[in-house]
Amino acid sequence: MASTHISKLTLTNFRNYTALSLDLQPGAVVFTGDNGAGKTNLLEAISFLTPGRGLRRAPYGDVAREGSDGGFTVHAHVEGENGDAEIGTGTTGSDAPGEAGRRVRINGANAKSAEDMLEWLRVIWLTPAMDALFTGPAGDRRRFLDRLVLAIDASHGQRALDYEKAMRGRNRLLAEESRDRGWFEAIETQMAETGVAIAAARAEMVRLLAAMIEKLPATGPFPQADISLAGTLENQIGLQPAVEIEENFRRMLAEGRERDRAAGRTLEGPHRSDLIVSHRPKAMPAELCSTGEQKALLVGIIISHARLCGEMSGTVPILLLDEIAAHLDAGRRAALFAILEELDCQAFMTGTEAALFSSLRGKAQFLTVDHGSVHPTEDA
Ligand SMILES: Nc1ncnc2c1ncn2[C@@H]1O[C@H](COP(=O)(O)OP(=O)(O)OP(=O)(O)O)[C@@H](O)[C@H]1O
Repeated sequence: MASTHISKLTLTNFRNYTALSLDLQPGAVVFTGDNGAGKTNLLEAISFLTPGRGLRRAPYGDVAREGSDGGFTVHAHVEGENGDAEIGTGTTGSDAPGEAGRRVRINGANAKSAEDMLEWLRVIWLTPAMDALFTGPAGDRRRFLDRLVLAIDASHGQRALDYEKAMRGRNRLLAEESRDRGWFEAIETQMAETGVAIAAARAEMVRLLAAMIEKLPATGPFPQADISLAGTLENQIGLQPAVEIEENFRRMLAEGRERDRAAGRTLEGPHRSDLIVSHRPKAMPAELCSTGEQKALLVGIIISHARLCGEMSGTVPILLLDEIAAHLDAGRRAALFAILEELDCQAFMTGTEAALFSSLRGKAQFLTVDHGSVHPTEDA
């Protein structure tokens, strides 16, 4: 399997970096440094090389360096199967906040949309904030699943935007106490079409991922996880033809108008779906597992997803693993590093102590992060 890597990363006015230029190697790259040094900021910068709001989902105004004019840039030289590419993204101080305010340039030309970056590289991340993925709100798990889909299917982002736009239109009609059947029907037909497409893409991802997870050992550091989807639409996918499901969803929306009007929003649909994960060897829902076990389940899912991406697109994605060593014992860390080596992808990892990554000595690029500057780690 081929892999893509970033060979140069250049930042201006990004978080605590005024100007930074880093030469990077393929394979494992380990950033170490004190708390608050700027390690996660580097991963966040790389996460902007894929559509969306990055791994913190922060407003762009927060990302631009404090004291700058409000704009920032992230630039990468990418080397991969399709050749080399120059990818740049950022905002100017005058841009409106939000996704629309981010510009993307590929090989010197303005990209039509941020999704054009997916032609050159795919980036997947795991952050400490995701430690609460199984115990937190369903929306976080839904977004996680959507990111997994997006890494393989670039059109998923547009589907989600189209659905949300239609749903906002319906919610507006509900709020205005509108009884205009024509308007409702037009919007609900659109919601049914895009909603079923979203649910089908998620259900397909779950199916493919579950098959890939099946290849993980039943016991050991990263055990198989049972993954299933509970959701109004997803559960029907595979049981019924898509046109029937669309028709059912459309009818459900029409019949639910009064109820939704009282609630002030659309109560059912793919925007309410959840991803259910359980620990198969323990026969236990993921949320009841220990912190370290939950982390191992997540890592198992991410590794399987990276393999899946590799098999489907021919290229393994770039992985961002923030504070990955924090909850993993020495056995799990060694197993993870061995799997990353076998996957042969560029994997950026962070931690406060280089010692946590000692089994990568001589194999990984070790860089020390020091409050706005980065240099090779001396004794690595
Ligand atoms: N817009 C900004 N402008 C300047 N500095 C910023 C901005 N946003 C965040 N910072 C600074 O970046 C630093 C945090 O960096 P980061 O989260 O990357 O730390 P870290 O090395 O991952 O730390 P930890 O080990 O604690 O997770 C903080 O000192 C914070 O004040």
